[in-house]
Amino acid sequence: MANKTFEELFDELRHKAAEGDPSTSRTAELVASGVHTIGKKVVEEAAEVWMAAEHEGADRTAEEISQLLYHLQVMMVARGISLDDVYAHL
Ligand SMILES: N=c1c2ncn([C@@H]3O[C@H](COP(=O)(O)OP(=O)(O)OP(=O)(O)O)[C@@H](O)[C@H]3O)c2ncn1[C@@H]1O[C@H](COP(=O)(O)O)[C@@H](O)[C@H]1O
Repeated sequence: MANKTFEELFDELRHKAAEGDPSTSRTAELVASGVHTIGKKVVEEAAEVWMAAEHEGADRTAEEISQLLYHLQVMMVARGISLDDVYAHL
């Protein structure tokens, strides 16, 4: 059972970026740090997905994928990219 959908998480992250406190919200902290820092996290998490897929089980891989998706959504929020902007390319 999902804790939240992709769309629900995105709505939450947009709210956190706009109103969250960087001292308590990871999202607000990351958005304040800028796209260079967020981009490095995206690459790091993508590598962790790759390593988990090659060397660990499905559960660990799914966990790493969730972290990659989170950081991709943070990048979208930081760049003002909506879900529809992305869906238009799927
Ligand atoms: N889904 C996530 C989520 N996934 C991953 N992460 C962050 O990504 C980190 C995982 O990356 P790492 O394994 O590299 O952990 P780390 O080494 O401690 O991270 P760094 O300090 O090196 O960046 C976690 O420690 C979190 O900081 C997330 N942070 C927040 N959320 C959700 O986002 C929403 C808003 O959260 P806040 O902005 O923190 O209120 C809430 O629903 C949260 O559950």
